[in-house]
Amino acid sequence: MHFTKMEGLGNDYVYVNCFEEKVDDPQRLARLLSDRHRGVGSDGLILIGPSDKADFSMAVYNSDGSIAEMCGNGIRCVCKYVYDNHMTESRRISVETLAGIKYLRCISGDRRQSIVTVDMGAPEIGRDRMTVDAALTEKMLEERIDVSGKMISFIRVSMGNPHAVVWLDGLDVACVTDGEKTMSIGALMEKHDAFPSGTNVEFVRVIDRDLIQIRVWERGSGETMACGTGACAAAAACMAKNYTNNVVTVQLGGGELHIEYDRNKKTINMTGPARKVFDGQVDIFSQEE
Ligand SMILES: N[C@H](CCC[C@H](N)C(=O)O)C(=O)O
Repeated sequence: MHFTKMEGLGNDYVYVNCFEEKVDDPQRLARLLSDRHRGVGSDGLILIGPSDKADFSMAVYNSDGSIAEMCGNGIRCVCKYVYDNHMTESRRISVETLAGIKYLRCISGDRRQSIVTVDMGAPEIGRDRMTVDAALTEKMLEERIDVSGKMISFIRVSMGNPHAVVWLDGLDVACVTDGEKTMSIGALMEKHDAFPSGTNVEFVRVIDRDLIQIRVWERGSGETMACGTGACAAAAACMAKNYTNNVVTVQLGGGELHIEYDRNKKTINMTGPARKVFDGQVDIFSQEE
């Protein structure tokens, strides 16, 4: 089976073109190929396929094989992939995902790296799934849960996939790194019963009204160098708390994303890089768990 390794800010996935390949058990394949010692090594697997509602479809599997509704860094790489492989002549494409149809634009690029803007849709904030503007007037946005004896305050945000946004200033950073296992709070929150479908966890430090820094513990993949939906969720939560303006730079371990909230459409636009690493092929029948 042919695949392409791509990454967005170090959030790396194995991409398979399902116009040409057939993948019978994508959840098992994701686990096999994501293994950084016995497989290709990635944060997960992304299948590019046809759609009768959009130009293409994208299916996202975390490194543990679980299904993700959406992937921000991944969908930018899908845009690069289909453009570079002449599967479209347009720099504007639509992609069907489990979080709805997303609209993308390839702004610039060359064989190695492209810059892509994505309309990530409307963030839903808090238990009542409010828009950013409605959340601004809500006094009780935060929720508090007991995480192994520590009371953690967070804001729930959906970008089609679930996120819990935690401000580091209110948190002893030491409990984010617990001995050998970094992001232990993230690992514990990921499967906390406050989140029926699990959750991605963003730890946020607000630098000023134009800049935030985040670390992300991803549902199904653990700590990653970047998370596009996580950056959007963290930015939306900061905007809802009026900690930042509607245009903000999000600094992640792997680099920066430019996030803009469109007040009229009530949607979030994310702009960032997408890079091809290499093409490869793997004999999937010789792989075993
Ligand atoms: N890395 C992805 C997010 C994957 C989300 C996945 N971990 C889940 O929701 O289960 C991104 O750039 O948005």
